[in-house]
Amino acid sequence: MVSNEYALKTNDLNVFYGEKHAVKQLSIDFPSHSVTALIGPSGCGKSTYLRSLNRMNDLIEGAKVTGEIWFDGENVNHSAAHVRLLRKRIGMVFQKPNPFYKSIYENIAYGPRFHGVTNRKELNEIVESSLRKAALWDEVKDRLHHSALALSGGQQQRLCIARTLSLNPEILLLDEPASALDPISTSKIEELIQQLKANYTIIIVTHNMQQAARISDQTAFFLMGELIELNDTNQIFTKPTRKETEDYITGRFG
Ligand SMILES: Nc1ncnc2c1ncn2[C@@H]1O[C@H](COP(=O)(O)OP(=O)(O)OP(=O)(O)O)[C@@H](O)[C@H]1O
Repeated sequence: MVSNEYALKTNDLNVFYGEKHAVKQLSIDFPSHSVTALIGPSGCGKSTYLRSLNRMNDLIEGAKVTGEIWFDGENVNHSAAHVRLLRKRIGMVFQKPNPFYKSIYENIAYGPRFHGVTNRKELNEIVESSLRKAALWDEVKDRLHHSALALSGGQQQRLCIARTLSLNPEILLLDEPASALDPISTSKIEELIQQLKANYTIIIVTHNMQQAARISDQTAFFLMGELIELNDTNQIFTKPTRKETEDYITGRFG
């Protein structure tokens, strides 16, 4: 059973795609209000593991997830779990900004409306507060009813973060959220993650070692579906205990 200091925890989590064993016996605790970076070479299972945390792998045909995912006192990896509610409480942002073909306002209002908020004033408040939390309000407040697709890539990604925040999640899963962005937009996303940590627990997949070192509290190094090392980020980047970790972070392989 997950202790209160952990927002989320997996025990012996496995993911299979048909015969392929993509994630192997992963046990990780995610402390509340912390940022955890998942790092490792391409194909080592980072995204697969991340997607299993809010049951997104259910949407992939042939994927099977075994083991435990503890969230709010419950193992949510079973068929009777309320998956729609789970995905509201554990939100996800993808690598490529994917705003809806709608206005900025509608991108944010869509989710809350879907979950039953119909009052216009309440929706207006949610739109404003979500955009503020995603550090986008000042840039878009005068064009809320313009198309979201007219925003820059970096703004679109913050809009996608705002869209996730509009559902009031507890955990944010970020799959390489800045890898498609220029350095200025990337640093805005990094600043934002640092701010959001006060209110959310954040798990981020990144290929950028400097980014992992800058923004995360703990880092998990994956290799071929296994967890090789999990430790304080500082420790991982200054004194890793496993040779494989050191080789990876110093660029000797991967
Ligand atoms: N939908 C799928 N069907 C079958 N195999 C898959 C599927 N998605 C991923 N895989 C395989 O599972 C393994 C882990 O992939 P995953 O995308 O999780 O790795 P990753 O560490 O996130 O890689 P990257 O850093 O390149 O995004 C890989 O061998 C990949 O080919």
